[in-house]
Amino acid sequence: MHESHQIVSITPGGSLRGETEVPGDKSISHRAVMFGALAKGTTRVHRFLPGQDCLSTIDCFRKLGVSIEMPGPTEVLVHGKGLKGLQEPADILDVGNSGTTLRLITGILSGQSFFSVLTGDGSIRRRPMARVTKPLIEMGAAIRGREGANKAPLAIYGTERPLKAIHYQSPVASAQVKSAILLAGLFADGKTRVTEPLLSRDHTERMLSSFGAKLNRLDQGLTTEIESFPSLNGQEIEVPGDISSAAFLLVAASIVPGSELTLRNIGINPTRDGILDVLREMGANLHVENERLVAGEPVADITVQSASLKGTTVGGSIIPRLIDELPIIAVAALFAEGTTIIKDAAELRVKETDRIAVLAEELRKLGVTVEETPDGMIIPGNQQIQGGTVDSHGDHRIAMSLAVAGLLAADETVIHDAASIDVSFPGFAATLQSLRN
Ligand SMILES: O=C(O)C1=C[C@@H](OP(=O)(O)O)[C@@H](O)[C@H](O)C1
Ligand SMILES: C=C(OP(=O)(O)O)C(=O)O
Repeated sequence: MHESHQIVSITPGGSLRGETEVPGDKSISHRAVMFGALAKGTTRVHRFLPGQDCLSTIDCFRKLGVSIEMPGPTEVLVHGKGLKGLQEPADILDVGNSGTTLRLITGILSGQSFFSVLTGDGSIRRRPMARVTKPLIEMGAAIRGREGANKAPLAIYGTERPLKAIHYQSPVASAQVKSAILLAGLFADGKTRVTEPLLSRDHTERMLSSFGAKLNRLDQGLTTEIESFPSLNGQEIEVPGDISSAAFLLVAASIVPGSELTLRNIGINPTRDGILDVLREMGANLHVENERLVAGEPVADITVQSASLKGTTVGGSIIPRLIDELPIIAVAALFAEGTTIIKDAAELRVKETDRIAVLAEELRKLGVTVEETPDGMIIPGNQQIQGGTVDSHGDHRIAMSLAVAGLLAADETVIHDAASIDVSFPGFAATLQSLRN
């Protein structure tokens, strides 16, 4: 295997054995910087994910006047400015490839008195933003953008008055939407509420509470209420390993015969661990041990041994619990006995790429059959991958999914545009290589 800036090539053969950690959780790393910036005092973040997306968050908050140090590659010190301490940026804020940065920061900036402009890369400028700008405008934010504030660049005019507290019924189960509204709610004139149709990841709720925000979670967590203008205080945050990154190794070890891997310190927040349920349902050999709570997030060590998998159906309320893992689940399905159906996952079409179309297109180039549906895929099992040349379309999760598929190909698999892997899992190719025998 060889990793250059743009190309990863995978030579099939061997098994995966050993023990490793994976980089820190992306969702939690973003939030640690954002909430640290809004708190009084210093927030220390350990095992921060130094991936491109989280570095974009740091860059944006530095431009908003926050001093952020990185004393080590995964150690971050955020010198918070307090709820009212952000400053008007002298330039456009560039979120790069990060939807989480753009949507959450739009919530925060809606409550400021100054002007700001947000943009990002080509992929970000195609992603739908009305899902956050519409409710934020309802709260009194002045936001303009392309296609009626649905596409970045977005300009946020700022307001001297507090925002209007609303109860927003979100049509989509999205932690980014929920978080943007809760963050705007910090700057509102009363209690802001968000209700979502299905439970999405709850890192914002957990971490904001630990900073001192007053949150109430109702209807089994589907509704969250936040009080405005709390006093937030800097925290010490230990970021768990990202289960979305671990997922690539869990699937790789499950499908490559003779493998056994132990992944230490992985976040298993119940709003994120749908991949474990699906792999178990498919017959994977997983052991979750040493469960503990670290900085308000459940963490464990996971051991996986290869197993013969069987096809399954993935849909309904589990989808938000594994939304970013669906591409790698589709790869696992190729090697399972029987057909796998992924449904209720139309959200995949508005991620970094249209992950349904792109994955189906690229997997076909490797010689397999995958049927696209409007909201998912139908994947026949027991397929033989040929190998060949594929393209990630600049999407980190597609790049890593194709790399894992290549482990069981007949020939070499070459993945172009693979630098995107650094968005969420810097060192992925080296980690995979170090585990191969
Ligand atoms: O809040 C977050 O940190 C994220 C939420 C999810 O997006 P949606 O909120 O759009 O579902 C997920 O796909 C993304 O990788 C990270
Ligand atoms: C969808 C993702 O991230 P974001 O929305 O933050 O770009 C992802 O990491 O798979």
